[in-house]
Amino acid sequence: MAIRLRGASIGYGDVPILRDADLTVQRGEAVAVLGSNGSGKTTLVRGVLGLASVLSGVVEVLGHPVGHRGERGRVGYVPQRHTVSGAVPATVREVVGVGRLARLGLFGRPRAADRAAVIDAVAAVGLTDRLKDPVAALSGGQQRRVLVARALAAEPDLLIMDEPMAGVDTASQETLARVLAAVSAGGTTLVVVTHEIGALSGVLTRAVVADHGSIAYDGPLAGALPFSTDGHHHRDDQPMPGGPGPGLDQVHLARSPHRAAGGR
Ligand SMILES: Nc1ncnc2c1ncn2[C@@H]1O[C@H](COP(=O)(O)OP(=O)(O)OP(=O)(O)O)[C@@H](O)[C@H]1O
Repeated sequence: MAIRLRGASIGYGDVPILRDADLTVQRGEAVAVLGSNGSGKTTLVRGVLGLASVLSGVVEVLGHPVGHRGERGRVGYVPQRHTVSGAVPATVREVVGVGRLARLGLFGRPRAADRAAVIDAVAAVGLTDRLKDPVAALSGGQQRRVLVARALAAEPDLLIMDEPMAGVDTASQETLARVLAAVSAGGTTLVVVTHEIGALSGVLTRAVVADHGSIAYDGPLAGALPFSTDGHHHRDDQPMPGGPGPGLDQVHLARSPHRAAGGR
């Protein structure tokens, strides 16, 4: 099992953001995490990564309680919004090489296989010709691809990405979608927080929709698509129309024109 949440509340300090969540992701699945701004998507994945506090319940990753040493180097993460800092003059190869370090352990020295993994990861995101360039010289979309390559270089069993397509041009989105399809076909579990399912619709098969700190939908991606593709996000302070409840009809992430009338 890649991820298991049982009655998990995850938050910051002692304030829960995601409350009493149950979720199981099997190895090899490719899951989209959807939901409006502030619904708790990032908090969910940060809890799985050990970056937000598990306040109650159980969070297990790759068969271990979150934070266990056994996960080290086996979980890759592409964080939200970040591009690579321009403050440190590092080349594409160096930044991606850092991703491989997680795999080596503290005192491991890179071997030929490690160097090859770095080269392969850069090739996968289509940046071989930029290998020796400073990342600061790349476009925002290319820098996102560098961060994806950094995560891929560790050959993770579980790859978690937060808005990998944000600020990425169409050509780079298609490249990324092909990369993720190949990674998924290789057996890596994918969890992708996204507002833009577009290019990833052929890759991700299951959707988990967060809403006001709960998981409001968990099922086939197609069932959740009307709620994610129109770019409409409700404000946090709006009341729940139709009252509380887990039904998909009550997931008011979007008053979407695409939404099938009466569809459930
Ligand atoms: N480090 C933090 N400390 C305290 N509260 C936080 C922190 N990060 C997020 N929150 C709060 O948690 C709530 C959910 O945020 P989260 O980032 O999980 O939402 P999201 O669904 O990923 O939204 P978005 O689509 O805008 O990224 C928000 O109300 C936010 O203010």
